Amino acid sequence: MYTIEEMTAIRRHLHQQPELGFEEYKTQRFLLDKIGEMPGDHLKVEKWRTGILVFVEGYAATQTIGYRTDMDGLPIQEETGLPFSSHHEGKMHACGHDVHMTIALGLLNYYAKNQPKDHLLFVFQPAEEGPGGAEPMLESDSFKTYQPDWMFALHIAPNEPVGTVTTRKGLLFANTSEFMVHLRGHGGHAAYPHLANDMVVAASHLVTQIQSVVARRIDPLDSAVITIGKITSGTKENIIAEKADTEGTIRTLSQEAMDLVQKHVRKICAGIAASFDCDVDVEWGAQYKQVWNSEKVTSFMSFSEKSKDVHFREAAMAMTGEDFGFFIEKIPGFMFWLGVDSEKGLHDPKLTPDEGAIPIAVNHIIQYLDEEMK
Ligand SMILES: CC(=O)N[C@@H](CCC[C@H](N)C(=O)O)C(=O)O
Repeated sequence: MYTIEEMTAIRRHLHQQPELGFEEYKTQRFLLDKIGEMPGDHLKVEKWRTGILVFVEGYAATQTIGYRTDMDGLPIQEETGLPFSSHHEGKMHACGHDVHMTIALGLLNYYAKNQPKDHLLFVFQPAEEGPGGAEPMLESDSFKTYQPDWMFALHIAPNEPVGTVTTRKGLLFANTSEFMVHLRGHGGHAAYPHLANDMVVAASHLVTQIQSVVARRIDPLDSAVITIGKITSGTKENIIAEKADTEGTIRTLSQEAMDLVQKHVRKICAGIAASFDCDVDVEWGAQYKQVWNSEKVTSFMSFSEKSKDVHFREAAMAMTGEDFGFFIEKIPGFMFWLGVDSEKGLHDPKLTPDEGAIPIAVNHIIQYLDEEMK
């Protein structure tokens, strides 16, 4: 078992070198080096793009259990002021994947030294934040070779105290759909708006109108979110912008609601094109399947409820997305939240997860797997 100091050093090293989806080269190298230091007698290690699969052979296996961590960081400039802040300008592990990877390495290190009864598959998956590594990984021959019988994963919960574990049966995380809208008019002089076609004004109307979809098209007893996270337009205060590009994400609790929201986004874009006499093109990006915890979660919930080492609470549904949903659409499994007690939340430049959660998670998962492998 890694010591707390070793796990802290691993987490801090990973924290300093965040990489975006499918660019996790240094991360992969570091993880492979760490895995290379472990006894390798019952391990099979395989690279998949910028990810890694590690099969741990059980000594009397009747099942294969999968454990997945994500690997990528986000395009955020860190503002924590921590001495081990990101070395990569404009990139940060602001969603806790550094903590997730450390926990996975801690578990793998334990099972490399203590051969498990059943087979284990450690899935180090790239590109969770986008464009999505889970779906192509699941379809890969490498993954199919070791196909687990069931799988699980965790996500840090900044709003929960350290030592807390939460999850629920059924829907845990939402369906997601990235969308990009490209508006094209024509530019001109700020003093002659009637001779130009201003895409800053068109994009502003688009953003405002899109908010009405949730307010006026979704059953108030259902739920949906549309967030436009990025708008790019214009060059200078006195030049009318000829183009605007927006990037957003839709979150819903069902595929039906997603289809409905997408239909109305398309209609609003067509309306903007007509009323502003411009070209409006909608491009759909990554679409993640909801995270639907299978019956398998019940054994984890009852184990956690009885545990003296963690405090278990039933989770509420969340509008976060997770491409782990692709895995557990095909393979029974579940996700759970791990309390890390950070004043600032996920995707915040000041997120500071408490590292004390790392050994708690490693110990809890080992104890749970011991039960499941009896
Ligand atoms: C846990 C978490 O924060 N996940 C991300 C997943 C992103 C999905 C995709 N890039 C999108 O924006 O729709 C999240 O933002 O919830």
